[in-house]
Amino acid sequence: MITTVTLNAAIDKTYYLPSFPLGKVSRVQRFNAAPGGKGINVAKVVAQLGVPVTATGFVGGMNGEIIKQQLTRMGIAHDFVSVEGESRICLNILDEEHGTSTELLEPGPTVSEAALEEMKQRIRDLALRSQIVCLSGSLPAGAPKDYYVELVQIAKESGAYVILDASGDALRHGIEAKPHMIKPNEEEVAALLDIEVADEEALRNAVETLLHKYEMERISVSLGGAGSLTAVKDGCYRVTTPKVEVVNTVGCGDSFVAGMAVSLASKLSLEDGLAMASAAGTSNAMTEQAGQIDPAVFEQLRKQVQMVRL
Ligand SMILES: Nc1ncnc2c1ncn2[C@@H]1O[C@H](COP(=O)(O)OP(=O)(O)OP(=O)(O)O)[C@@H](O)[C@H]1O
Ligand SMILES: O=P(O)(O)OC[C@@]1(O)O[C@H](CO)[C@@H](O)[C@@H]1O
Repeated sequence: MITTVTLNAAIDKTYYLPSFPLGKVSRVQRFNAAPGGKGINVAKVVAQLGVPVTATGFVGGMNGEIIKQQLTRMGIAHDFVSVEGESRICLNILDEEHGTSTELLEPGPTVSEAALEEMKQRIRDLALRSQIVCLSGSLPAGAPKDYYVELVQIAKESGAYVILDASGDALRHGIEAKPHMIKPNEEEVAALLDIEVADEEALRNAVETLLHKYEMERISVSLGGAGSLTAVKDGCYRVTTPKVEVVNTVGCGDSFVAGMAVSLASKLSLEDGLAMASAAGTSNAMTEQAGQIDPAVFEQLRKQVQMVRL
């Protein structure tokens, strides 16, 4: 089983507008809403790839109830810790004329000390039954900056392979607990080492430095439409993705993580894992909702992914 952890779960709303003029009234003709937040997106894609998954995290209020109901309807097992307050709405406004995506992310509820403790126990229990634990997304208000350190340690002690996909301070602290894998973007790598990353060679050096410094097994730096760079102990892989018609790129990173988690749970080779992760990310870019792939497109893309060992 794979467990995904979303400490700041959300309802992801996407508005499709012919154009999005600032300071004007726009009537929204077409939109969709789905349970989201990074870990929940990972869970949705893992489920679409046919591997058992349980989604945990904090949820609150009516939005929390909707998140749970919708996951149940999708056939995704969940085991959330309920908190006071209302789970957030994350709004993505797609402006078709300019091809832009504007995201507005609410802060979400403040979690109590008791809820933070309950979550540790929940993760301990789930990790004991999981091959992989994916910890994804921002920390909620109320959580200490180093909360991921404790969660990574707990999941590792329970014997799970731990993937951490976070940014800023949450990632900076979280890697101190040496997760098995992280999936930063280029900016996050630069921020972690407090350097400028001028080109791909500099990126590769930076990623290898991080891998050794924090004794990680795998770092995949996702590069949007340009693909990804993955470092493991004995080498580096540069993966490029085919050119596709992009609809919505929100959730591509989560889909990439889902593909990687499924490949690890299925004990696939690194090369097959990279193809699976990339194809999941690209397939997500071609669909309207975050954390959604088309299985037929995914299978086709998987065969088209190109990679070179550096
Ligand atoms: N425009 C695109 N065209 C093709 N594939 C894409 C595109 N954008 C993303 N992908 C695929 O998805 C993977 C992850 O994407 P990206 O680098 O955008 O993640 P991210 O920034 O973490 O996204 P998010 O935080 O929204 O989940 C890429 O490595 C690539 O395989
Ligand atoms: O605020 P966080 O937790 O960092 O990110 C939240 C979020 O932007 O990430 C997902 C895309 O990766 C969206 O589903 C969601 O709204």
